[in-house]
Formats: sequence, C-alpha cells, structure tokens
Amino acid sequence: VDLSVSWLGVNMENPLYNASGVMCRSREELDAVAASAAGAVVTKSCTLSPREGNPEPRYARAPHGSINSMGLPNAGYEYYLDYAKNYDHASGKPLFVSVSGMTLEENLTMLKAFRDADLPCLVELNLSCPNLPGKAQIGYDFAASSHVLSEVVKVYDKPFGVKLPPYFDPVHFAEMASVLNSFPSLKYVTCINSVGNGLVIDIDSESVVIKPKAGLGGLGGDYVLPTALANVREFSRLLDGKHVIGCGGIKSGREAFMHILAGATAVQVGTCLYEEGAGCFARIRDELAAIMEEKGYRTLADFRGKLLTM
Ligand SMILES: CC(C)(C)CCc1c(C(=O)O)[nH]c(=O)[nH]c1=O
Repeated sequence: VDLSVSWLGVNMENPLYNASGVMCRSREELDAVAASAAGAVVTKSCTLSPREGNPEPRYARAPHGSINSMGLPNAGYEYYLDYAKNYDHASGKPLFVSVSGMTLEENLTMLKAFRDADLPCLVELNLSCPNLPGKAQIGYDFAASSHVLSEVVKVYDKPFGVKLPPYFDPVHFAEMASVLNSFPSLKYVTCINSVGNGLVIDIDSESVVIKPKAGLGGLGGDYVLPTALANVREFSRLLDGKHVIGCGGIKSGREAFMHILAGATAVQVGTCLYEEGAGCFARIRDELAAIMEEKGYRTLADFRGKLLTM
C-alpha cells in the first residue's frame, strides 16, 4: 500500500504528524518527531516573546484522553524561525510553523518575519489565540476571524492554514466556512483544536487535576474523536478547494482511517503522542497500512472523503 500524500507542494511519506503543542516546543523535541516515522513536523504555537506558560500541573491524563491548560509555553517566534532556517527541508518531511500571537499586531509581526525569511515551511495560524478581553477566542468570533484573516493576507502573501477550534452547530459550521472561503490563499484548515474548557475531577482527592483556571482545560483523546470527525467532514464538505487536516482522538490506524474517510488529507496525533512517545507514528502507520490492505485500498485517495451516509 502507498501511504504517501502530496499537497500544497509538499510530499509526505505518510499522512501522520504531531499536533501542535505536543513534542514540539524545543529543537530536541522537534528533532525527535523528525527522526520518527512521522511524515511531517509542526512546531508549538509561538508568540512574539518567550513564555513560561501556566503553573503546573497544567496537563493531565484522564480516563478517556487528556486535559490541558498549558498557557502557550514557547520559546518565542525567533527560536522557531531559526529552527525553520536550519531545518533539513530536503528530508522529505515538511515543517509547519504554528503561530498564535496574543494580539493581531503580534501575529502580523511574526508573519512578516516568516514571510521575509522566505522558507519552504507552511504557517498554521492558531485561531484559538486570545481575542480582546471579555470576547470569545478568535475562532468563535466570526467577525474577528474575518478581520484577522483580512489583515493577515495583507502581509502574508504565501499559502497558509488555520487551526480551528471545534464547532458544534450547523450554523457555526456554515458561518466559519463562509469566512474561510473568502480567502483564496488560505489553503488548509486543521480540525480540531482541543475541546475547550472541560473539567476533569478525581473523586479520590475530590479535586480538579490541573492547577490553572480552577481545573478547566482543553480536552483531547477519545473524548473528542466524534467531534473531530464531524468537523473534518463538515469543513471538507463546505470549503472550496481547501485541504482539511484531521486532529483529535487518533490513537491507532482505525481513527486515522476514520479521519481520512471523513475527508482528511493528513492527520495529527496529540494526546496519544504525549502518552506513548514518538514510537506511536510507526505503530499507527503500520496499523493504517494493514487496514488498507485488508480492505483492498492501495492509496489514501482510494477512500479519502468517501464516508458513506445512510
Ligand atoms: C489556548 C491558548 C493558550 C490560547 C492557545 C494554545 C493552546 C494550548 C495551550 O498552550 O494551553 N492548549 C491547547 O490545547 N490548544 C491551544 O491552542
């Protein structure tokens, strides 16, 4: 079977890579993903200045996944710009750089720097980045999303993508798709970011399990798979000529197959990578290949987006 993916001018030997935020904050972590069986690498969302992030514990494993309120700990955009400048782009593993400024101005400053560096890496703009105080995250504010993207494409003239939070209402899918479709240079969306502001409780300690936000945090893992699949399928259906990258609940070849069946061009692994380590990529890759073999599919295109309805 052939697991390769060619999209946006990059070629991947297989459709699997890390979700931004997991095993991607330091060059050592990024190199570990690049050295693994992953087909690509994405950096931790960066801000203008380095950030320590929230007090720990800020990540916790939960019975059916994970919860996190990391608070954007990262080395600052120049660190990832430097990593991208030194990255072996001939390795056949594309590098994606995730950007999540605390303000629009920060995002524009970082995007201008990445534009001027003229590197082959692709930008993934995190729309879960904060909005004005008292307002929902950018991705949940359709007017703000439109404004941010209008300003972004004025300075960043290369193809780019956005990381989307999960949506749960058909009207929201349609509204956000309408915003995204008005930007031709926006070539892909990654669905989904963590399901926001969940609360995991440990009844033995009768306590929350992470320190920030009185225990509220973004959910990942099994908890979010059906939501992730719905967002991949809806945006695959509603977006014109754009790719959808699947993220959420992938822990074996089975969920990777589901995401691609729902329309995903490639897929990102978060919680499972955090818990298992970079060996998960070879395992999931081999499991996906075995499923394809069993079903008689030779390439990902043979089944991509061909989810049956009843
Ligand atoms: C939630 C933000 C801190 C605004 C962005 C960074 C981020 C974080 C994080 O750094 O806490 N965790 C996630 O699951 N998704 C994210 O996009």
